[in-house]
Amino acid sequence: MASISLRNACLDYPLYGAYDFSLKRRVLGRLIREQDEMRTIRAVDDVSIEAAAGARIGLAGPNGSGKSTLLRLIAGVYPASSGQVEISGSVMPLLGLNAGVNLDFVAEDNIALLLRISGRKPTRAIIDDIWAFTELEERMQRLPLRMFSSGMLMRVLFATATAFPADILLLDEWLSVVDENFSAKAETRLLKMVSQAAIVIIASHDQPLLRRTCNRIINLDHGRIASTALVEQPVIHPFEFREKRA
Ligand SMILES: Nc1ncnc2c1ncn2[C@@H]1O[C@H](COP(=O)(O)OP(=O)(O)OP(=O)(O)O)[C@@H](O)[C@H]1O
Repeated sequence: MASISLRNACLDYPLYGAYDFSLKRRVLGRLIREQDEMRTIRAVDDVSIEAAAGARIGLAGPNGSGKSTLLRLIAGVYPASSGQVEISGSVMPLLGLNAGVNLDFVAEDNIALLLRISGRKPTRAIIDDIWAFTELEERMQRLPLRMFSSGMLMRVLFATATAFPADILLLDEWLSVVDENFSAKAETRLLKMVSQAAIVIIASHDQPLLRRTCNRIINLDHGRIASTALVEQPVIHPFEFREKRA
């Protein structure tokens, strides 16, 4: 049974240079009277969330309020700095272009890697199926992802991430660079995944979108839960994520 339980979860990011213990840094640090202590920023602050099957949760809040970080915490990308995070069920995070890929590896190796991370065996047939969905040229499978445009990279990541259903689906605003043709196809595939997932969490600045698609909206502010609103009857369809296009 899919479930999410966060109890008083906090996540601190180390600030730039916090792990730089070089001589140059130490000397410069003394000159500018830098403190020796670890400098961090608390991006998720004392957050408690319980979610069971059927939960459709929207994360709202201003820039920097911690929406993406909270999704990464739930996805297991980062461990909690304190508090408890307990997740049951398979998690599919659709978080962004830099999540979990190595740009120096060729496309098919990245696909294989992503499949392994999500517990699937990357067979030739599965990789070919995923590639067919991208509609990219066959030869590009053997090129490093560094050579892909952001739209092409998005196609590869999306096709891989949505190849199998998941119990828990985490969506950050991220489909903005996919072109019109692919977007319609992506929407159909994503809608199917959303309807199959037991728990869906969507981070968005689009309040009407969240009210249409979610039954609970959590407003974050400076990493803390500022308020939680229950939505009476969300209209799950249409899931208009294309509104987020740049
Ligand atoms: N890799 C990082 N290293 C250090 N600080 C970070 C990092 N990523 C985010 N932050 C900081 O953590 C806080 C929360 O950022 P986060 O990206 O989670 O907010 P957000 O609500 O998703 O913002 P937006 O709406 O702009 O996408 C911000 O203060 C941000 O500057």
